[in-house]
Amino acid sequence: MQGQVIQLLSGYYDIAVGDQVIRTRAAGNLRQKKVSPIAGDFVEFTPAPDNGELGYLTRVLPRRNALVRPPVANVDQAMVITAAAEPTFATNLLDRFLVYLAGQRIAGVITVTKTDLLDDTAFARLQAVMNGYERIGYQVHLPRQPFGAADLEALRSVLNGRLTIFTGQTGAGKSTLLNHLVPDLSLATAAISKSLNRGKHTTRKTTLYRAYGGLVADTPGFSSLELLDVETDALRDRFPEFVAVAGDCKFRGCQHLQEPHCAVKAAVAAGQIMQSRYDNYCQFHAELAARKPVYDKKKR
Ligand SMILES: Nc1nc2c(ncn2[C@@H]2O[C@H](COP(=O)(O)OP(=O)(O)OP(=O)(O)O)[C@@H](O)[C@H]2O)c(=O)[nH]1
Ligand SMILES: [Zn+2]
Repeated sequence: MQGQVIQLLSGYYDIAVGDQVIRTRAAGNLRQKKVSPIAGDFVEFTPAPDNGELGYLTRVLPRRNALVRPPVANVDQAMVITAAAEPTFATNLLDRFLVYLAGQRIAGVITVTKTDLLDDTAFARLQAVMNGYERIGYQVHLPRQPFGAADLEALRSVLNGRLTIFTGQTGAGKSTLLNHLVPDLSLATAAISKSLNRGKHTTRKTTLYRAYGGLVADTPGFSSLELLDVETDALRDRFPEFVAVAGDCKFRGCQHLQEPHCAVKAAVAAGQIMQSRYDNYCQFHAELAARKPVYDKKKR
């Protein structure tokens, strides 16, 4: 049988199959292969025999992606929680998150919080910026807070059929939004923490919760330190709107920096590519170039 690991507890693997959750243990040969299943893994398992023993997880299927912190595999999308204010909105940090997600092949769903802190002028300005991200192809949610029922409905429908992580800058409002969207989640998390306190040797890893037809990871994502995890020359591939026009650059391998007849720079000049995206690209490129020796050492 096949299913998806939603929780790891002291050597047990809880596997979701349809509406059921089946507890298994790792088969002996799986341990020899040194494959450690993590939450989100699609796996094969032998169901429990009738004698009350547990079934065995026998094989981890190939992963589409795997995050280290939190340890989750096969993530479909990340809600990139972005504050409209407090902390001040900056495309620089948003673009860093999007660069990271593109590398992991995780769709970014930009979700703006704290819009109640903006006056109408500032809100309209932010809307214009977000229209730009929509044109690139990102899904954007920019509700005028406080949330209306329709806003919550739209956000919840994003979860359907997907494995979603919540990420964003510290203080952006991840926990607040998550609790709002999935009220059961905080309850479930509290219940698990309480039951685990009884067993001393219990280690708790990431748990996935079912919510609105999908799975949600309970731990928020990575730190901004590890967001630029890309080789300098490959950074351009993480800007989809650059890739879309780069075929028209004069030079193959154009980095869209000093090269003449660059289609990306032309698109920026024509207002088709956001100036802020291009500026952030140049800044990230410079940052990566400056730390290149470290990367080279790591590769060898
Ligand atoms: N005005 C306003 N404040 C908000 C909103 N959402 C969250 N906050 C406040 O912003 C602060 C941070 O919110 P959290 O939900 O803890 O943010 P977080 O992203 O989970 O923060 P970390 O746990 O540090 O990663 C809290 O004081 C919240 O009350 C919002 O929509 N409007
Ligand atoms: Zn170019």
